[in-house]
Amino acid sequence: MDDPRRSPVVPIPKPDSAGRAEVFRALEASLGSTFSSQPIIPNPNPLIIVISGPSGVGKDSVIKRLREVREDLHFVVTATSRAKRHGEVDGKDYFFMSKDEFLSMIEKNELLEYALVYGDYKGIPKQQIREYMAKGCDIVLRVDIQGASTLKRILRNSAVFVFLVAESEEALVKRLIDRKTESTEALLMRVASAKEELKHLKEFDYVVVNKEGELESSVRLLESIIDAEKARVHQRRVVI
Ligand SMILES: Nc1ncnc2c1ncn2[C@@H]1O[C@H](COP(=O)(O)OP(=O)(O)OP(=O)(O)O)[C@@H](O)[C@H]1O
Repeated sequence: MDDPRRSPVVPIPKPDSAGRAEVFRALEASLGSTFSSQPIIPNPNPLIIVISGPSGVGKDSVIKRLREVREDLHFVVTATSRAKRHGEVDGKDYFFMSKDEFLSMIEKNELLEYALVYGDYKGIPKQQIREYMAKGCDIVLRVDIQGASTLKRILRNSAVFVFLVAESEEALVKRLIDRKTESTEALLMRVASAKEELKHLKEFDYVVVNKEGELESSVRLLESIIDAEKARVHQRRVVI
């Protein structure tokens, strides 16, 4: 191609004396090539966003709000072998199945990650992730710290890992007490493990402080993280 700094072979009319189409065509003729209307940058890859943090920090609340404000987001429904509790809906709260069905999924390598929790299996079905990523959706996974560690080993840098914390231990404990869902033993166990869990912070990419009464700011920050990830030059690419 000719050096465009040299005088053009085809005269280029001044934009103030000619129409845009005419100048456009003259620029193309001078360069000897056409300007493509194709996007310069392809659509960003769908993301897997793993959200974790101590019990009671606000994972469910943040995710619920995020789903309301952000489109094209799929929250993965976990599969479990535990019995359905009163009020729970199959396919919404969990995918309920028998232990044999769960073991068959393990055998067929259909789970991204699974764990035996208090005698019941819980796991993340791969098919659901594949299906929604193929539709261009970003995927949100909500896991405990143990689950996040396992996922980090499996997905490495192909997923975005976000750690949710409260502004202080005091705030976290008060939030758990106010929720009134825990027995005193469970409360003690959750509070005790929260201190230990903070040690895993360094395995994550981002930390979001979910301050008392500021759920909206936490969700906004999470949205900014997703937006920034979409603008990465070197996109994360998930293969599962
Ligand atoms: N920013 C906030 N300010 C005040 N209260 C909050 C905030 N975020 C969440 N909460 C409240 O704190 C309690 C715990 O939140 P949530 O159930 O979402 O936590 P979680 O991390 O999903 O807990 P778990 O891991 O035990 O399921 C709930 O009662 C929720 O309404």
